[in-house]
Amino acid sequence: MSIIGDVTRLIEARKAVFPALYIEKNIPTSIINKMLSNANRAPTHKLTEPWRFKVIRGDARARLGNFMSARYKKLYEGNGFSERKFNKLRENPQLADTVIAIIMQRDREERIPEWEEIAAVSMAVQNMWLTASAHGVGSYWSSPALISHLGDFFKLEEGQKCLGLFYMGYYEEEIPVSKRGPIEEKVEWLDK
Ligand SMILES: Cc1cc2nc3c(=O)[nH]c(=O)nc-3n(C[C@H](O)[C@H](O)[C@H](O)COP(=O)(O)O)c2cc1C
Repeated sequence: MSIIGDVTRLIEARKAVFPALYIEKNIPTSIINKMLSNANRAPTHKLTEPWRFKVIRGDARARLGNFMSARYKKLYEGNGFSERKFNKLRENPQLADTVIAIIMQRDREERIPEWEEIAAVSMAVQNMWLTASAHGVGSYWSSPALISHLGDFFKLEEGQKCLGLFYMGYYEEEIPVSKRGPIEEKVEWLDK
């Protein structure tokens, strides 16, 4: 298989796999490290390398779930609180083998707009996602409404923003890839 064939196959096979489908099986640290080092190869304007990650494993998963559910309760009790959502926030981190917090570090001198830093972090996440997929590890990017509160849990530094949680776990079920509309409807070629 040519490299382009491999890359296309990898991109086409990538999919979101949710925590409810994860099985109890440890992801080797070597795979997590490969995901992180591939994330680190993402393109970055002015080489600001704005991606930061917190790897949450073991008991830290329960601490994260307890934090998110407690904060959710505090914010929404008597104001649209859902028991189902509360339980999901509490349980999801523990259904995962590993959760990686996706964090953007704004360039200290703000030499480029924030959207470019977010774009670079997103490209780093795609590298992680493809790497996980290549190893048969299920994963997905979660961006709960609580995201702006996660800074309190992670003790974020000046200029850092949490952009979501990357959940990971092995899975056994066959999961079809999701559909996309035709690319032709999204592209205009200008050649005159
Ligand atoms: C920036 C970003 C944030 C996302 N946040 C969520 C989320 O909060 N909840 C969720 O169910 N999926 C989330 N997703 C995953 C999408 O639901 C998923 O990618 C989409 O359904 C397409 O499926 P696929 O990735 O399997 O092709 C997010 C994806 C991206 C890129």
